[in-house]
Amino acid sequence: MSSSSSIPKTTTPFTPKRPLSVQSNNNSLLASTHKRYKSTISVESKPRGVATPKPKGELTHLVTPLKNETAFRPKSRLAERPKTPSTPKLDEDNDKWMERDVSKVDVEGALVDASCIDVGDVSAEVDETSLRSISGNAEIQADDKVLVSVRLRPSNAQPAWSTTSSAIKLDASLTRNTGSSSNSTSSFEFDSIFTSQTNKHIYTTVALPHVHSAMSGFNAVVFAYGQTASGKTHTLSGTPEDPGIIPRAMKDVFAFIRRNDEREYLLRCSYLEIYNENIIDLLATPATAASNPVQIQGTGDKITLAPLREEVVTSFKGVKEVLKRGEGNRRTACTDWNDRSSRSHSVFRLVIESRERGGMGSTSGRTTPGLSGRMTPGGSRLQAKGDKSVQTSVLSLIDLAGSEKATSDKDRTREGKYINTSLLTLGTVIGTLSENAAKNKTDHVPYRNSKLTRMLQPSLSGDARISVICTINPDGGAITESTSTLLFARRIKGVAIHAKKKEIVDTDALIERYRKEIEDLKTRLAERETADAPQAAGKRRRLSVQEQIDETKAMRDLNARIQQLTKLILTSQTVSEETGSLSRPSSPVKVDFDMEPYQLQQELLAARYQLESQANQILSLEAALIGQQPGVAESESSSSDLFSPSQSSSSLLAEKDALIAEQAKKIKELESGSAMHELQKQLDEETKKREEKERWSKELERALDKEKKSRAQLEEERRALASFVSMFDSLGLGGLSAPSSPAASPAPAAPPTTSEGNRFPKTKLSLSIQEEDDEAEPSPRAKPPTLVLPTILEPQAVPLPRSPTSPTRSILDTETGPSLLDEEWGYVDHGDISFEAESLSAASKRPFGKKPIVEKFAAGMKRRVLGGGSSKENLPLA
Ligand SMILES: Nc1ncnc2c1ncn2[C@@H]1O[C@H](COP(=O)(O)OP(=O)(O)OP(=O)(O)O)[C@@H](O)[C@H]1O
Repeated sequence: MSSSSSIPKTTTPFTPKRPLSVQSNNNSLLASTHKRYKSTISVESKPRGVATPKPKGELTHLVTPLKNETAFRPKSRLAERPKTPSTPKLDEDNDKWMERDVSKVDVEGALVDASCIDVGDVSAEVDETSLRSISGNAEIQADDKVLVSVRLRPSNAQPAWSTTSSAIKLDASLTRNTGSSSNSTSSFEFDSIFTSQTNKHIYTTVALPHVHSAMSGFNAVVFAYGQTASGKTHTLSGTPEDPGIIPRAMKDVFAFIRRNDEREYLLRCSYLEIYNENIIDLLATPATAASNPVQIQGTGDKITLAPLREEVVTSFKGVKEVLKRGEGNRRTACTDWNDRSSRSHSVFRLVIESRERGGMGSTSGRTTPGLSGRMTPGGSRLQAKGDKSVQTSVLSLIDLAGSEKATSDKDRTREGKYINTSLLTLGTVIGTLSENAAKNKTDHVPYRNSKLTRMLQPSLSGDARISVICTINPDGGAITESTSTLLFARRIKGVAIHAKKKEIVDTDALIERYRKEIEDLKTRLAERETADAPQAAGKRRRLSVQEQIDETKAMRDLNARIQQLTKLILTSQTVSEETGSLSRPSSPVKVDFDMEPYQLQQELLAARYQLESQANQILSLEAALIGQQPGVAESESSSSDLFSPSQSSSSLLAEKDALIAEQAKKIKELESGSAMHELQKQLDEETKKREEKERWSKELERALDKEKKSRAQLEEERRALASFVSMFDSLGLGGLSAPSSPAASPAPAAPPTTSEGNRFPKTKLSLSIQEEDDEAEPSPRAKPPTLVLPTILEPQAVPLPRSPTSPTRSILDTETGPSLLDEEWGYVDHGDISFEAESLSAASKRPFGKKPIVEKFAAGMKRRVLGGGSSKENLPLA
């Protein structure tokens, strides 16, 4: 049987009814709806007034009849309900559509609640009975397995499949022909099988529970899978006469809000398609969408799509506009099988954030930052307010492109290749997931092999409640494709899901909750204690041992819970101070070794105190037990619910041992934590001290080395000078009778040697002589005296202080103190040690009292070198 027999098909594949190219109807659609947009173009949302409180008891049932609902609605509130702020605006001057920055919406002004839902916004068709059962059951619906249904498209031909409400089977006559002889490929069971049912029926059965789950805080996904032209788009979008899942779900969202007047909601829509492995934002203008393809960001389950418009909607009318705009931008084309075949996977997402109404702000004195909305990739987010937490969930409604055979058109073939590849990957991913779930394996799941699976990763990996509608063409010519679809449906049935509610609790709200609980526990504890106190002994005697044990246990539990909550408050406050933003409840920590020693000590004290009080309790219980034993024994025969003495005694001892063991363990943990901190602290201090000492000893070593060097240097100086002076003496210059002219001066025949006969290194020093108290300017023509001298005084590397009177002079100093020369003569320059005859001759002519510095130097030197004594004794010139 030909697949074309039941589907309207183009007479010539190459002459489609509509242009063959991919259609993008955005502009025409927007232009046609321009007039309507103009009426809603005022996008600034008015600050909402305080919602008119409803008389209590008016909504006695969660599900109320939809007719005559206007009675519930405060008219004034409806009149000022927030407008959908996302409508694009037509700039009439340029005739261009202007995009609104939807990320800057005033969140608080765009919230919707029961009082602002128009009657036209709510579904009037949903079956009341099913609604009632679902509304009460949203928490437990479909939370384990994927809900899988099969829908058979109507056909004029004899169907190849026979069906019941939950089973589908290939006709026996066709089983042999197609080779599907195995029962596993010809007979299937699912949650529901639909044949001729309307979209309304299908919505109520397969999507309504998931819409309600999403409204209750769970992520939910509904998608249609099947070969091309099998009815996926018909199921998801439907027709004006029989709307599909998407419009019905959106209507129902508003119906849900209307039925739940306790909460207020922020609704944000996005609409995208995956076309040829590119993600296109269907709500952006085509130019923006083309230049800015949506990227999948993040890893694993935590992915975001950016840049993606998330438009705030406040009414069903707003949703319809968003849907129309998105659908206008979808790529559809005429193919061999479908006049309007979807050439892409399309995803309509609704982000639902809700909060209890009437948040009074934080009671702990701190304010939550940015109550008007936090900026996120998608736009502004609803913030927890006071003690009102925010529930966030996403409802995704997905119309997959259909698998298809190669077509006669080149472009369609290319698109088909992408479509088939991504569907194949989806199949592989689903297969691996179901196998992992069945065999408790953790095999790698190839999410990254296609954009579709990557985008669905968080949902497929178990984070969402999933409903799949597999559509098939029941004709005999499509048995292979239908079997393939049914096998996919069977595989996805095996995927395990474990969706959880997403609740964002404001830290202040959390602390407030804990505080309230502590107060409550303390009151209960006090009540118990006061009830015990007046006639403690008497009353205790009246209580059975078991009752006393229970009482002790209850009080201990109360105490423990108070301590735990106190700790949680501390943790929450720390987290809040560190992050300055929203946080989730932290799990209680038994012993936190990262605590400060002080905190640990406090904990330790508290534990000891608790141990002591429990030991006292145990003692008093024991005493009571001993006192009661005869009575107990007496009543044993008459009262079967009382313990025997041996029983109660042993259980008491066991209880006591358990208590002691528990507390001892805690103390040990605390002590080891505290001791660890103390030890660590001591170790740090010791390390510091040791490092300082090492540094100091190194410095000392260095100083010692220097000292040694300078001593050696001095020793050498001394020797050099001694030999120099003796050389002087041997040359007959001891009397310093100066030659009359430079020419007459004796040329130094050989460099002086040390006493050991070593030669001094040849160093020529050119030195200027300056006199002490010299008033006369030296003759400009006077030749600077020079002398070939052994290097007896090396200039020091260390910069030396300058003479205050003569900045050219430096101190010939060793590092360890004034040099031999300085000690005697004060500041002496290199020039001060010139023994040039000329200078000496001139010096001898100086008037008395102006002793040349050379003479002084020579005398001092001699005196020092030759071993002390008065200068007068040793140096005749002096
Ligand atoms: N249950 C149904 N009742 C009436 N008409 C149907 C039904 N299912 C499908 N059709 C019709 O069959 C045609 C193809 O359906 P539809 O476009 O929904 O298929 P599809 O699976 O989305 O195809 P594709 O993957 O090519 O986009 C449409 O004209 C649609 O109206």
